[in-house]
Amino acid sequence: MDFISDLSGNMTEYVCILLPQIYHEDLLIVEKVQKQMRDYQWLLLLLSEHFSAAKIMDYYVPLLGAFRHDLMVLLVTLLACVNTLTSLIKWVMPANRPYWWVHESDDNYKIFLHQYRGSCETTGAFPSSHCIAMVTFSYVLIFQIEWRHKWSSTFRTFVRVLLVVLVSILVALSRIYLATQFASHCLLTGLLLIGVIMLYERHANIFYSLSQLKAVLITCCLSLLPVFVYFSMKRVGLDPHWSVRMAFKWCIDPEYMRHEDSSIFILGRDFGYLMGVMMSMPLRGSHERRIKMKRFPLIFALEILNYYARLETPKTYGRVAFVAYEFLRNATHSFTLLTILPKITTKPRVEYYFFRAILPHYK
Ligand SMILES: O=P(O)(O)OC[C@H]1O[C@@H](O)[C@H](O)[C@@H](O)[C@@H]1O
Repeated sequence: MDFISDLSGNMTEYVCILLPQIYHEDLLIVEKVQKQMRDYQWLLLLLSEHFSAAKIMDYYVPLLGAFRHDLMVLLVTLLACVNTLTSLIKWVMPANRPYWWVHESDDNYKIFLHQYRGSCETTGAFPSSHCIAMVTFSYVLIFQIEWRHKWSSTFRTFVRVLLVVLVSILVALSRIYLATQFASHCLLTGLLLIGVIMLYERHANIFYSLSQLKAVLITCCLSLLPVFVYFSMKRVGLDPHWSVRMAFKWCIDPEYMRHEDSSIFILGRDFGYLMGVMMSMPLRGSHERRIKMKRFPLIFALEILNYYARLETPKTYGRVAFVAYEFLRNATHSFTLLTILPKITTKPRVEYYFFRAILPHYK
């Protein structure tokens, strides 16, 4: 009992005293970044606009998959996991964005933050979806693509880490410049991502060996969590769509707000993408297949179809239809990339299956 009251006391102290202090410092950072990086505005706006989680999943990963099947498998699975985790945390955690907090806080800040078209986000702030998706994407590219260079392996690793850190700083600066993220949120997002990637690398073999039934069941159980949180929030009198309300209240022009970026929509999107991955299980050894034909035209046609399917998202038939459609579209998308496409375009390495048959531990 003592422990619980201590914990709730510490939490109250954190939320009421420490958090506003941290956010105050953070707001000063946003103001400074907006003033000092004005000359690079074009680059920072471009990064946020063209490297969102949705664009990475819908454009860049399939494009890469046209040439490297192994990288596509790794990216689709890893992005499915990190994006779903991000949407879940966003749904549970009521973290403010700088351009909301500057008005909502009781402190009368004399701070002015600029807003741009891309500032009108409708999800909670933490963790930053852009940082998670973009850093995961660049991490896989930078670490998996081989270099024919005579550098020592330690120096090569150092350069790779440096490149990932550079990308992370750029994306974080872009989010801060738009007043959508606090620096502290970006930092915590980075730490969270490091933890998730380490966990993923350690348990990737178990994950890729999951049977389809087990994997689908795990996803179904996980998807109950947001439903549980929704009803719990309602029960204690909180609004599950609080972030949309905030965006409506403080966005310079509500026309800038996008339906497809609301918390409930990205939950449908990311759980759908994850479901497609889980339906493709077990994935172990799937990247060992040899491509037997050029895949670019096929992937291009698939992505055009996906693009038009996204434009047709039903926005006027209520939330259920909207989320269900997005769930199905994304499940079909990742399932096609991981299961249907390889069936059409690759043939298994005969020698691989031969050696696996006689040597069970052959990799
Ligand atoms: O969390 P961030 O980086 O501010 O991004 C906000 C939103 O940006 C959108 O563009 C993404 O599609 C969403 O997934 C994301 O939630």
